Amino acid sequence: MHEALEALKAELEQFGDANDSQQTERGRRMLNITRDTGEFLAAMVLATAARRILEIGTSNGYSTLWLAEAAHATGGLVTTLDHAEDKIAMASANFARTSLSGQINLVHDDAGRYLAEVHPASCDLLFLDSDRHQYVDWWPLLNRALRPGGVLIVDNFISHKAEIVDFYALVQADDTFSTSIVAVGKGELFAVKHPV
Ligand SMILES: C[S@@+](CC[C@H](N)C(=O)[O-])C[C@H]1O[C@@H](n2cnc3c(N)ncnc32)[C@H](O)[C@@H]1O
Repeated sequence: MHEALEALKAELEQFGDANDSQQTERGRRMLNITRDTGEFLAAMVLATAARRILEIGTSNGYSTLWLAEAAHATGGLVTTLDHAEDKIAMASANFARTSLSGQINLVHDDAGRYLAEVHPASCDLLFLDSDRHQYVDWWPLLNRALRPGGVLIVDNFISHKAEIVDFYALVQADDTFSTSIVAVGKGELFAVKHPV
């Protein structure tokens, strides 16, 4: 599995770079995490032994591969969702090229709508990489979805700080969370919900 998965990741990195350097329309860009962010996400899944993993913002599935590879080791499942039909089709085709289908639940839905129906405290690890303008509105639902001791990771904290700062203020104002900014890739906001 390892070599084939590494080859697919490398292919997607090249595709994402080439595609995003040409496409100006946001909806047509892959906007993938960086490789070192993938390594960080996988390490976080393993360090926390996360099994119930939720990813908001699949794109073509590059970040999902990192999460799912680690979930394979923890016996976990990654639910990943995106509202764009073309991205879901691309991710589905990429996942079909791996042996990780048992670790991935691909959902075509709007994040706000989906989060409203997620069972409370049902997520061990939540990775948020989607429409940053909606994060503030999603915060109560994200908080509700995370179990005590659960971890929230948000991409683009350094690259797009101005768009995340209001969300960050909400998380910081909640004294049941501790946060840290991790200077990996585009900058990750790491928040852990205190165990009860
Ligand atoms: C930055 S990309 C995700 C990249 C992916 N995590 C990766 O690293 O490979 C953001 C994705 O969020 C999706 N998205 C934006 N708003 C959404 C919403 N309201 N509900 C679900 N998906 C949404 C977009 O279609 C896009 O594919």
